[in-house]
Amino acid sequence: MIIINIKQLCGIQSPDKRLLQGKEMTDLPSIENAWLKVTDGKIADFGLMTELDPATFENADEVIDATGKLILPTWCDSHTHLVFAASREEEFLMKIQGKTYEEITAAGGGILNSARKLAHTPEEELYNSAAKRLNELIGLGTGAIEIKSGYGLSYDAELKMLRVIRKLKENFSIPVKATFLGAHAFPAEYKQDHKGYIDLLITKLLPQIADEGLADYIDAFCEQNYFSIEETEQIIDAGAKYGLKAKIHANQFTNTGAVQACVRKGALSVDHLEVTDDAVIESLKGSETIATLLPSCSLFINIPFANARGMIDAGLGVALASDFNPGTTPSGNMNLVVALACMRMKMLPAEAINAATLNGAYAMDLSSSYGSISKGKQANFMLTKEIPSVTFMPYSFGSNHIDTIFINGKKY
Ligand SMILES: N=CN[C@@H](CCC(=O)O)C(=O)O
Ligand SMILES: [Zn+2]
Repeated sequence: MIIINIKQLCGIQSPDKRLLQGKEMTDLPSIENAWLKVTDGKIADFGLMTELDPATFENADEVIDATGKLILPTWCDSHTHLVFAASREEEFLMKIQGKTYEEITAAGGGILNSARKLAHTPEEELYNSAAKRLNELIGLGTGAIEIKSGYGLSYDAELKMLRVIRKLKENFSIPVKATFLGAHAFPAEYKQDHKGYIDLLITKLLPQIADEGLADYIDAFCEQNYFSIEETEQIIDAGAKYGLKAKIHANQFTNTGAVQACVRKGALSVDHLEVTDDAVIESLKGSETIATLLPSCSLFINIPFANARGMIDAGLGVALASDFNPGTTPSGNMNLVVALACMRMKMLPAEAINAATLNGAYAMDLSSSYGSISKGKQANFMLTKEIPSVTFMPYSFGSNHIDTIFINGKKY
């Protein structure tokens, strides 16, 4: 397949570029009036229309004319809780009436509310609802995704969630990464027995998960009233024994030193970071740990937006992700995430797009094959409708600017 007359081909990187940091993020390398060729599901070549060799058309099954349209890599959403049993709009009403996330949790909402709903939901029903959501997200431009467990919080229900994620991996043509988030909240029966619950996670669940190959990563909600730094470190160490790198919920409500601890432990990512200071930013410098920011969560539960500007200006790379979940972010729309990053975190469109593509791929160990327009990478990209510029996408944030999604070079 060959696409011609592309108004702008955006997000071109050398195939070995894994991560963009600091000033590199302000550049969205692009060519205007371009062509792109796909062979065997991969990006075979691209270039300027003025230099297109007619031989390139030879053997092409299909030629698509993209006059007036742009091409970008698909979004790489590295933080979601896509598998859940039911929505929580009852909490939305409480929030509108002035209750904070903490108050809603104390009143029976929050993570345990989702866990109660999931406990009795059959695996097949969970799969069907998650598959429906994933289909919708791919239509909105998501071409790689991470999905967490964490609404099970028991031996059986955590495994049930992870098996649903495995089935999504098997049945969808985009990469799906699974994260074990048993340490999302302490179930009521373990409220006074943290050690007992952590033992269950480490000595019973993890070996079974490893046995079945159900997880790629391990996560914990490191926060006051959830998992302490010491408990989180224990979870990270236990995951490492089974080859699971850490992606940790850190600094969402308080600045407790969680980020520094995760960096010391070599976590792949620290996610949220709504509450930070200079010491947090300093700790990330020179590390392999990427800060993953979730602006839709800040919008929905009305907490501060992460200091993306401070991080990028300090030379760090940041990723953007949706945090799609029924409690704090009932949206997995990455177009909105990118727009919010521009509107509320002062990220330039180029920075936000890089953060939601190549850097998101880095946060899932996928940036060798996804996240940019590069020769040899998988042909996961979006063709926009006719729009004036790439900046128009976050600017005109309420509309859907996507014409066609290509996954492994095929129209989705
Ligand atoms: N903060 C922890 N976990 C989710 C929200 C969980 C929920 O309320 O269901 C988050 O990333 O925001
Ligand atoms: Zn989350």
